[in-house]
Amino acid sequence: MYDVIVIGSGSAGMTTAGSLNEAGWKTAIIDERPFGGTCALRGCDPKKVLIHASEVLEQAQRLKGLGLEGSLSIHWEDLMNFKRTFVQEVPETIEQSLKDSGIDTLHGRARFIDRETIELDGRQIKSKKFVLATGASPAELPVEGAGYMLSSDDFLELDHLPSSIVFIGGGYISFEFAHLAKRAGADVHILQRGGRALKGFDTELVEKLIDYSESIGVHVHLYTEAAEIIPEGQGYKVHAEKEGTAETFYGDIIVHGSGRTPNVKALELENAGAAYDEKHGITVNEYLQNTTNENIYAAGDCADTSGSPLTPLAGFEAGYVSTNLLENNSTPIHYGPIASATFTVPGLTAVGMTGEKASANGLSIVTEDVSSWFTYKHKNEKTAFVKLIIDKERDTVVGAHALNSDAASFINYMTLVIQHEIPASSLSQTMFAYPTNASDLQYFV
Ligand SMILES: Cc1cc2nc3c(=O)[nH]c(=O)nc-3n(C[C@H](O)[C@H](O)[C@H](O)COP(=O)(O)OP(=O)(O)OC[C@H]3O[C@@H](n4cnc5c(N)ncnc54)[C@H](O)[C@@H]3O)c2cc1C
Ligand SMILES: NC(=O)c1ccc[n+]([C@@H]2O[C@H](COP(=O)([O-])OP(=O)(O)OC[C@H]3O[C@@H](n4cnc5c(N)ncnc54)[C@H](O)[C@@H]3O)[C@@H](O)[C@H]2O)c1
Repeated sequence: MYDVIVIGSGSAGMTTAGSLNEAGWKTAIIDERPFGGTCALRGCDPKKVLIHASEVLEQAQRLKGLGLEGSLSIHWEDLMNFKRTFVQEVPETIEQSLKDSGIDTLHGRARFIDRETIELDGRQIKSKKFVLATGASPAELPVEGAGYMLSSDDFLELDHLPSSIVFIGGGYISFEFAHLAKRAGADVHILQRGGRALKGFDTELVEKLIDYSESIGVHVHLYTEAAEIIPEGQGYKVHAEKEGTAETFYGDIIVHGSGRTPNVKALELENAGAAYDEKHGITVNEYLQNTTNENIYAAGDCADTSGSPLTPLAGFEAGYVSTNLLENNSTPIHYGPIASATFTVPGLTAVGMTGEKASANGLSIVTEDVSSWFTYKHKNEKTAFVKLIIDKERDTVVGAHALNSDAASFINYMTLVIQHEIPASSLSQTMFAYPTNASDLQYFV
């Protein structure tokens, strides 16, 4: 009998397994895929290696004729090989470090048999507590021929870049991959079923990003819902409906970018009497404890929480799970501001209140096209925006949004400003290094 079995070895699972084991609990961790989870093996990290090449390319192209000459291009196969160097040793390294710390590492797909037993490849294993950290997978789409779509996992393993790609869905995955693929030479189309791409980001800046995407040849089709995918020649035809009119797109490959749903079905949670929802995940209370089986806790993408399905959230929630297991539900979860970045080039980032909500609440919104400011102009950056939302009465920044080449670093320190309620007026009295996007802050407050 284990004290705890953790199912899933991604950011959430690794965090809890490590801390519970350290506290002296007899711990096992299970994964049906190589150890490491989505972020390290099939998400954030490998993706960022690829995207960095397109950032460098874009920066160099902007200065062509302004001091730089010659041409650079992305060599897909070499870039993929470089990416593999970041991924290939991860599972073994992680598994070895878990074993070295005394955690049992088990492989296979776990499913519950009863409230305290799981089955793993025909073997029954009992535990006093369970932590579910099973992540998420591409959502099933009600589209005929959906099986022809490649997943983000497949895209990140493409040995050769096809010449045309249709992305279905207009969220993080499609925008990031489409920007990369376009810069690497593919013809790309994004089909987004409603009028709102990249939901969660500031509407005005999303529109600017779409304009910019179109200007580099990334075709963004709003109000376009995929209905059917059928093989055609070497590739596929996508029949879609755009505001009542039929449209057809062709791609050598069709990539799924239409959202992810929690990995819960295979766990057979009904056998454990544990409440869950197929679309939103494992039902938990403020201690991240299942609402109908007190011995089950959940964190990360598989948990039905108000935290977004992002890596920092998986680790953050896992920390609460460990604390609440060790201290008998001592600490209800509290989320601070959550920074989020779409790694397009330029990047689109957000933290805190959106422009729409700020307008509704009558707060002060400062939006600047900063492309003519020295910080961006010296890089010949033509699309650069910053938006700050300030509660003047309380002298606090409550939201920040950016679309530019430095948007991610900007949003990180704005997250600190918001989380720690640093007075907005003090930003103009802070000696930031010049010329940077931080030294520009004095002009916003
Ligand atoms: C392409 C892509 C890019 C992304 N980029 C970013 C980014 O830039 N920044 C960011 O913050 N987030 C990003 N994300 C999201 C981020 O990867 C996830 O939020 C994060 O990895 C979730 O961690 P997790 O521990 O909850 O789950 P995961 O890391 O998904 O781990 C879950 C593990 O559970 C295993 N598992 C599932 N079911 C079972 C079962 N029944 N039995 C045994 N094992 C099981 C799975 O094999 C998996 O290894 C990206 C996601 C994708 C897909
Ligand atoms: N940079 C990052 O942090 C990052 C990057 C990639 C993925 N992720 C994580 O992975 C999750 C999944 O990413 P994603 O891009 O697949 O999802 P998403 O939720 O960001 O976007 C999905 C989009 O697809 C649209 N859609 C759904 N069905 C459709 C259909 N039939 N036809 C056309 N459009 C359709 C939705 O309206 C939505 O705009 C994200 O929610 C995020 O948590 C994060």
